[in-house]
Amino acid sequence: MVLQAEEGQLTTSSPRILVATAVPVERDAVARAFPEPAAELSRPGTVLHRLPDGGPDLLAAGVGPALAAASTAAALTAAALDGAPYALVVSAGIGGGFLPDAPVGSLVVADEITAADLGAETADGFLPVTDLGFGTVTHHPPAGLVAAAATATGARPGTVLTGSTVTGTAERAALLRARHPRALAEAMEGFGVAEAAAAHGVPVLELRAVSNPVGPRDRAAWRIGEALGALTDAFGKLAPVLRSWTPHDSHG
Ligand SMILES: O=C(O)c1cccc(C(=O)CC[C@H]2O[C@@H](n3cnc4c(=O)[nH]cnc43)[C@H](O)[C@@H]2O)c1
Repeated sequence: MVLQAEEGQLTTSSPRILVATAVPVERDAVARAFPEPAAELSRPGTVLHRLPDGGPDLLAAGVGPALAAASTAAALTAAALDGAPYALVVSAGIGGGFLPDAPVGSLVVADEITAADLGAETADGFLPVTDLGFGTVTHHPPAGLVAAAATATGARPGTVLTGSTVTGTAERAALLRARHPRALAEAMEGFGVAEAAAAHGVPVLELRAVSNPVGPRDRAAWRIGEALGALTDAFGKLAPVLRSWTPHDSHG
């Protein structure tokens, strides 16, 4: 809860939260966790679905880190210019899970959001962009919020990787796990959403419902309906956590 001075009175209100999914079916799965329908709201460069009664704004931000970053940044800027900035951004959706730790239908909450393919290949292997002297490859969601989200939803905390390419072979899956032993899931947007949030000084959370194992490509085997159902259930449990979360918990 946040205390706000309103016409001389102290009132309580929930922090404003933006939930960024990749595609509209993921956004709608999140929306189904809330009792009232969302209202569509156009902003420059983006379209939001606003839930009533202090619920989050929902954004289908697009597939991949670049479009997700651009859409999230547009929403963050619009909110700031409206004088009602977001206090938290949540990257959410389906994802690939590393077996055996994150099976299909399970949930993963990121305690690290890591760009898996941002860097350079060399004769001696992959160098992350930080080793080249640039930027960052990992964002850390607030630890207290990660713990609360894990407790409320049953999500397992761990690293969630972001890549521009869905892993399609056992070799690539093993290589990623060797480079990132704490990785539980892989998706395509979290790092982009986190970069946009960081540019605005806003904390980020990432929650993934596992639709498929990370490994050999078998698109027909993706359990998208099951994962979307898990996402809805998770947001039903996460909503009270988000409502009572205060930005002062950022590092707690
Ligand atoms: O076809 C559908 O009905 C459908 C419904 C919801 C989502 C999709 C997508 O294709 C979304 C792609 C989205 O999913 C994430 N994802 C899922 N599995 C993986 C994976 O193994 N590796 C990387 N990303 C994965 C990703 O974030 C994509 O944006 C289709």
